[in-house]
Amino acid sequence: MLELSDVDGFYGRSRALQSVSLTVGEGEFLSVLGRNGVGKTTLLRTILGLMSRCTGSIRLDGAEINHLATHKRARAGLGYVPQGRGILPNFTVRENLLLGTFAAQKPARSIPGHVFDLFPVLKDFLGRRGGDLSGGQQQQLAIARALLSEPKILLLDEPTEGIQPNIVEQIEDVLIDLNRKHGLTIILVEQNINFARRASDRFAILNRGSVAVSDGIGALSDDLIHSHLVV
Ligand SMILES: Nc1ncnc2c1ncn2[C@@H]1O[C@H](COP(=O)(O)OP(=O)(O)OP(=O)(O)O)[C@@H](O)[C@H]1O
Repeated sequence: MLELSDVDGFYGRSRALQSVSLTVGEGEFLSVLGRNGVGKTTLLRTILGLMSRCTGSIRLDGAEINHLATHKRARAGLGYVPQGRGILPNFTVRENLLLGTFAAQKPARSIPGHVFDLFPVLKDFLGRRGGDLSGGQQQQLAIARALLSEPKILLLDEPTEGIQPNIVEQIEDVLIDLNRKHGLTIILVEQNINFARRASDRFAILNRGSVAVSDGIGALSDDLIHSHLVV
């Protein structure tokens, strides 16, 4: 479904992603792991077309998308939940959600109700400013907003970072359900190894901008964790 071949991503002249080749199949859950600064966020930004330059090939359902602008990649089916959530603090929850629908192939005039089944709290807070929600509620809003673009693949950057444990569990359960019950393909950047193990089919460990190891999640051994992930 998504195929990266020999992809390099640049910040100006600095090559932050080097010769990355990765495949994510339809309905798969891939966790991207690695220490701070190894290029996990850069990988997601590269897939989304948010880098100043990117070489190599990125194919979505067989079609090359590496020449496409970010908004066209969103229309083609890539949904993004960025690190830090990217909520517009002065917009209401309703307005933040409506923004997500603009990226869908057929923009909705109202907010489809299924997101409130996943995150009921958002329904109660529709008129509240996004910036007045708790961190966990903002993360739920960011995921709901991305889902309203009707993505084929959801890319999430550390969605459980800095969130209180009971909401972390809810978010993890929703993502696992979206993948297993609804067949949504997910690429997750995560430091939380337990969540990655519980949710993923496969993992890729990055090191200095390259893929160091990529395998089925059952192969994520304690040795690998110690040599590539533990600080
Ligand atoms: N806007 C930028 N301009 C220049 N270099 C950048 C920029 N953003 C990140 N980098 C560099 O690119 C490399 C990869 O950074 P990236 O944020 O992708 O790592 P990461 O694995 O997501 O880290 P973290 O776990 O801390 O979020 C780092 O060396 C970083 O300093």
